[in-house]
Amino acid sequence: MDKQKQDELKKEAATKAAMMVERDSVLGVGTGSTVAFFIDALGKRKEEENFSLKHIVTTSNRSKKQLESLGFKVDELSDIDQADLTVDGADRVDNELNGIKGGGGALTLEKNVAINSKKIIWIVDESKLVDRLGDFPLPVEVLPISCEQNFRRFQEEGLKPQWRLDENGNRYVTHYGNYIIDLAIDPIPVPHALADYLDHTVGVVEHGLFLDMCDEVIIAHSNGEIEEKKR
Ligand SMILES: O=C[C@H](O)[C@H](O)[C@H](O)COP(=O)(O)O
Repeated sequence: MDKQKQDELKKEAATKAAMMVERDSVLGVGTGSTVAFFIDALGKRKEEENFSLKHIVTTSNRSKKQLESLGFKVDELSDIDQADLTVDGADRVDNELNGIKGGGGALTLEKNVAINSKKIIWIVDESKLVDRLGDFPLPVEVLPISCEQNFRRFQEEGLKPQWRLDENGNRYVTHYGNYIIDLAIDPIPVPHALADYLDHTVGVVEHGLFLDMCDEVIIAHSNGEIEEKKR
């Protein structure tokens, strides 16, 4: 699929999700190119329907800036108890609505907002769908203090680690000053077992396996269908 077509599909899924946001609710907003279309669509609703929200929390400075440029006030996660709904993108989604996220490096804040949301909707184009998770490097955010040890252990475990680099070839630094190690495992044999291993690895801040969290995925297909897949 070419980029232009993929962007059209992302926009369709994003626009559909924007119409599902309830007025005066507490909204969590994710990160990424699909979410950027979602924020645009929210801005349109604000302009055309005088649409307002009680609180908005978001998962990156990129999304925050875009929301603020459209006149939305953005709160911190600590200012709210729970979001009524969080809308986010995903890098890969399987048939059970489990996913890989963090391609844009925002996984830690994304998981924290997700876990504090009553409902989670992901917006994707059909290219993100997979039968088994994999086909996309799994991001693992690690503390700089023990990142070399983490990297070597991942190598020994056969998890095929690679440092994520920025555009200058330096190690990519996250919002929280950490590094990202991408694990090139494809497919991931047992995602829950890997998530459990990473959850219990000292030095790992967060990882991009988002399992049993998402309630609904809005999928834009290239045949024009907008599918709503629910857990
Ligand atoms: O860290 C980034 C997020 O997990 C994104 O939601 C994910 O990478 C999907 O991004 P995009 O919509 O640009 O494909």
